[in-house]
Amino acid sequence: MSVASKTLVPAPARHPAAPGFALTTGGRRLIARGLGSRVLTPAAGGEHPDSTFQSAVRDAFAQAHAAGQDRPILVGAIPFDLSQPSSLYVPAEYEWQDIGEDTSPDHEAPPVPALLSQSSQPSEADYQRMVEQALSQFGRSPLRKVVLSVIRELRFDGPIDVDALAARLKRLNATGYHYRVPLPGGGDLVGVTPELLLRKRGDAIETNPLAGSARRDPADPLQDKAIGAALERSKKDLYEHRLVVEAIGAALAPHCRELDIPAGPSLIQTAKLWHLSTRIAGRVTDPSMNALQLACLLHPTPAVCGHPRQEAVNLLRFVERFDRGPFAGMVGWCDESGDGEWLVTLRCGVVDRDRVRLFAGAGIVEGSEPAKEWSEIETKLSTMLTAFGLDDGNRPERP
Ligand SMILES: C=C(O[C@@H]1C=C(C(=O)O)C=C[C@H]1O)C(=O)O
Repeated sequence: MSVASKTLVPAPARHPAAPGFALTTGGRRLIARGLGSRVLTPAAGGEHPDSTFQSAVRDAFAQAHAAGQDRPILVGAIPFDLSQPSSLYVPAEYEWQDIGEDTSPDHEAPPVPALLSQSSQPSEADYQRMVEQALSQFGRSPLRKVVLSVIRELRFDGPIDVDALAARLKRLNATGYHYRVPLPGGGDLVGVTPELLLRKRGDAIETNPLAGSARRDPADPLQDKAIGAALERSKKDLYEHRLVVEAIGAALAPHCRELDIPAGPSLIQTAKLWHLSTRIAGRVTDPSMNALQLACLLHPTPAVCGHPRQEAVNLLRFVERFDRGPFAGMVGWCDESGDGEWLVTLRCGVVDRDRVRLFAGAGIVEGSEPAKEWSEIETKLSTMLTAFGLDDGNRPERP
């Protein structure tokens, strides 16, 4: 394999090599191996430099130096619920590869084991009832948006090969941030997300919220384009998107000396979906504010939770009967200088031998229709299902 920008930090022989972390971003792939110090401290309050979480991060970097690493980074995932333990660690070694120069052959893909069972929580009928419940709140409470999600549990007749799954996702999804995180409790988080929560380099920051979605029809390019154009004009989706952008702008503005928020969204596409997207760029007033502080400040955005945040959390506690775990949290890396990238953990699954949990959510606002929101959930799940050879076969709606 030819490696362009390689930063190989020697492994302190303290821990056996752990299965790896990988993240594809901006034409490069970060690959980390071996386990240095873990950060399991919940990230709640992580926007404050003197929080328990930020001090645990500083401790982990200090331990890495003590073990002989001179440029340690922190990688991993933070769950949706910041009061739950983080899944972060300083890898013993890491390298950045230029994707264009990756000449390694695609992983020899063994066949996916046979599917034994598949179940959704909530069921389609219950999900649609949840949407009705959310809709009934909009007129008579401050709630304006809530993201309702679904967990789909799959059981196979043998263990899932995570390398092969990641390789199939790579083949099926030319765009997006591909990621893979070994979880401290066992199993791997695997996915390909289109959404950037926060990137920081020096004092420059970027975020790219998405909200408003439509299922693509790539087999029929004219139809596919028409679906995208209809999404761009959809009042309901533009409203759903605007709520996210306004909340992010309000959270960032007090910390930025420059903030550029485009007047309206543009369209982006994944292999399965069109999304409304806004690229926001800025410069922080205090350059010592690190990427994780800023990511914790933004999380959870209304793209994955709702608006206003507390009203949405209250409703979610009441109607969402499962633990989102890492889904709709953040995944990424950062270094000691405060630079880093945190992506929104979407289009993902947790793979634990023969068991897989997939997740997807959809933003509900005034004007949402229960049946359409369920079909959006199925489309979002199909990113992962296709990589298991299990697509739902839904046809896109005609705009
Ligand atoms: C919650 C998900 O996606 C989020 C919700 C979107 C929407 O409701 O339109 C679009 C992109 C993401 O911000 C998911 O993929 O599961």
